[in-house]
Amino acid sequence: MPHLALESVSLRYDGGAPVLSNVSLDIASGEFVVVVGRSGCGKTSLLNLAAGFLHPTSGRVLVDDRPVAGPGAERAVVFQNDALFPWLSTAENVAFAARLAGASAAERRLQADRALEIVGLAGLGDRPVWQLSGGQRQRVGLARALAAEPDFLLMDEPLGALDAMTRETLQDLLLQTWGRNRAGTLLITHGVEEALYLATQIIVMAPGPGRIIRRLDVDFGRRRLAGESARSIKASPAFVEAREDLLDSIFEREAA
Ligand SMILES: Nc1ncnc2c1ncn2[C@@H]1O[C@H](COP(=O)(O)OP(=O)(O)OP(=O)(O)O)[C@@H](O)[C@H]1O
Repeated sequence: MPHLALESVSLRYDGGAPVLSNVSLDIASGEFVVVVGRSGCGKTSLLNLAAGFLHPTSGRVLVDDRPVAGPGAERAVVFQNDALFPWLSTAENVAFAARLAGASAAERRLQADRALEIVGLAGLGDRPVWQLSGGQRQRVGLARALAAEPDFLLMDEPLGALDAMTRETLQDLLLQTWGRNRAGTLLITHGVEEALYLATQIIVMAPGPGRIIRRLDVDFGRRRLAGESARSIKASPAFVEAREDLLDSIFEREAA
């Protein structure tokens, strides 16, 4: 089973103060790991290490027990700002990696149409991306990540710039997609409810230096996939209690 691991990872930028200290994390297929924590605690740095954009100062990043040398097709990344190419059509944005890999136009189109259907944008492949709404653009970013059928999906605040309603819709999309492809997922979010709703495991980080202060297993996403409504889950006493508990951890408050 594909497996991404950070082993006792520490990071300093250019010899400065440590940004991450002794962080260990495992993401296997079928896991949805969500990282929360105050601004500056190193969440994005952590994701960039997992993506292979950065290298740890000490410790190791491994995929299936092999050290990561850089970015790889088995680890797809989705950013907050969709990072689409405005001069390409929606379909060509989705199939961009296939284009780099030398796939034919017909193959690329097939791949793009399949991924666009998964994210609910079937039929929009020919649209220039500048004609899409913010929510549609984030869906295209997700479709692009899914097109290559990655083993791991690494997402840095992918829904952070969206309005509340679109955000809830896309949370469900992330959950349904994960429920189908079971890609090992790492998501960074500032949304505590989003973390609880999506995660199988929540990692709480604290700054100075960035480190993990808590890990907690949750199953609200699985309840949603089993058919319970989002409203019923989010209004349930267990969810409300978990939210307060998580907020206490993030802000290192004493529980009342
Ligand atoms: N390229 C860089 N060079 C030097 N310092 C950096 C660099 N990138 C981030 N940092 C510093 O590393 C620390 C952690 O930053 P990082 O962006 O990983 O945190 P974060 O938890 O994602 O923050 P936020 O929630 O605000 O996005 C911060 O103090 C930041 O200033």
